[in-house]
Amino acid sequence: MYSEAFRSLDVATLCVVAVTAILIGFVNFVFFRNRSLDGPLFAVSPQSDSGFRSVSEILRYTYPKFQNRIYRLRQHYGDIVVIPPKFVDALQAAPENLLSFQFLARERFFARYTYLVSMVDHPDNNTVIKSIKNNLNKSLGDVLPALDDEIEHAISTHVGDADEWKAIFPAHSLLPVIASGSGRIFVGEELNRNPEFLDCILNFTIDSMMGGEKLRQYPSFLRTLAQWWIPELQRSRTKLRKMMHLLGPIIESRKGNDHVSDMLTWNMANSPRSLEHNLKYQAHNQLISSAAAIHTTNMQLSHALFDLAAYPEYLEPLREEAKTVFQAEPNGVWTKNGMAKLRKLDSFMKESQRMNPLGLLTFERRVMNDLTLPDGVVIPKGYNIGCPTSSIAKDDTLWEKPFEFDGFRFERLRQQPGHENKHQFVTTGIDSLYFGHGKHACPGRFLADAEIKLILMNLIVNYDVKLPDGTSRPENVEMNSGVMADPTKTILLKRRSKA
Ligand code: HEM
Repeated sequence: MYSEAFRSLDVATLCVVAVTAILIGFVNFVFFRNRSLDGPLFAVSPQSDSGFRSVSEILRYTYPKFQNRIYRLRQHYGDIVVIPPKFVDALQAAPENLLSFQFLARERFFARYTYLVSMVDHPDNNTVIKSIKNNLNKSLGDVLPALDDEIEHAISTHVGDADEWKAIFPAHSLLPVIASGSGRIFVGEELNRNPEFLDCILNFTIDSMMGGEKLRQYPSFLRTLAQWWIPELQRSRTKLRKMMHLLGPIIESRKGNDHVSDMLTWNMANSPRSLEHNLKYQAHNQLISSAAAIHTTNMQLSHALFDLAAYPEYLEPLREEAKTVFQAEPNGVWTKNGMAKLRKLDSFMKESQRMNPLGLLTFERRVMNDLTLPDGVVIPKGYNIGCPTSSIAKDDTLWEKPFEFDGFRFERLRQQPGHENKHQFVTTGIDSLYFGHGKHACPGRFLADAEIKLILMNLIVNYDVKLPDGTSRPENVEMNSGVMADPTKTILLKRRSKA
């Protein structure tokens, strides 16, 4: 039918239609997609001698100058409109049709091809977030003993004996420990101890992220095709199939039987009804949870371990605190109340995060409709915004001696009347954007907090920790706006004799 209609049109008419279509596309692109925005543009240009070589260099330069106005920062993922921190409170509860975290994440990580963000574009599609907020976070106290048990098992498997000083790479050696802890919460003990499951939750993220970076090199119209020949993306598809295979029998056995407390059960209960038993959807939920949970937590833990080894004077007070608080635990297992008393450890972790935030920029969102900032400036639809987290962390109007590592800084701040519950590792605010802030603030930070504390305590109580002789705290490795603990550097551990 369509070909007959086309045959009846003459060539001249077709040309007019084609030119008009191209013009509409052009007008759309120029006037709607990238409507201009006042404000200077700073770009990373590593090749130029006079330019900025990194995002952090730009932020160091711009932060003092742009306390009250926006600017654009051009980096690997495209342009970000950097907003002053003072606007964050006004924007933190903005609805999804104005500022979208999901949209930005889907686009940045090519979610259609990498499966890194939820595949189902459905208003009810926040299954994983619901499970974390409504189930996991409320039952964290109940799952602590299992988490502790899994972490102890994983540390003895992956760190093992160290009767003499033993070198470990924080960024690698503890990754399976974090993965095992998270996996225990995701699917329970049996499947979590299956090496194929561990392989899926650990390596899906790496394959998908690396595959996404390869995909970025292709023009957008070729990506649908290119996904099929990029080996990393083939591997992430295989992992999705493997996860389906592993979960199949468990989902079958849980139909109508929801007494097991883990993410799988919660995800099934929180799914749109039509997807409750959909194997692909549930397998994918496991993979996106692990993508959000494992490498982030591992990286923050790695930073803390480098700090622990670099500042060994903190070991003894932290050891003392862990022992004293644990001795007061009623049944010899960690409780939520007990964990909340670890104020020195909490402070040490927060200081390590302040010195080494995983993201130079966070609170990143896509502007879905023209956004009017509190100062009246309008950011047109289609731009991305973000906040300079790492600069806020070193702002000397907020923090005393901000470039010095002061492990008990936040413990002291919490001693001020009225501040007892502030300044915690999990606290977010405009002076603490490491987990974002507001509506999309990381819901998994309470699990990350518990995992890092349990692992650090295990290591602090059972091992001595130091840097290799003659070395100092390794410099961080910056990749675009991410801050990694150097994966090529080690710390040394030695098992302490049992007192
Ligand atoms: C130290 C470890 C972690 C760090 C530094 C971290 C950081 C972040 C950040 C910066 C965001 C964006 C928040 C915003 O822009 O307002 C985020 C979102 C998120 N995180 Fe985490 N995260 C960590 C661990 C985890 C864990 C363990 C889980 C899962 C159990 C998790 C699940 C999520 C999810 C589901 C979101 C999306 C929230 C939404 O769309 O509303 N994260 N995280």
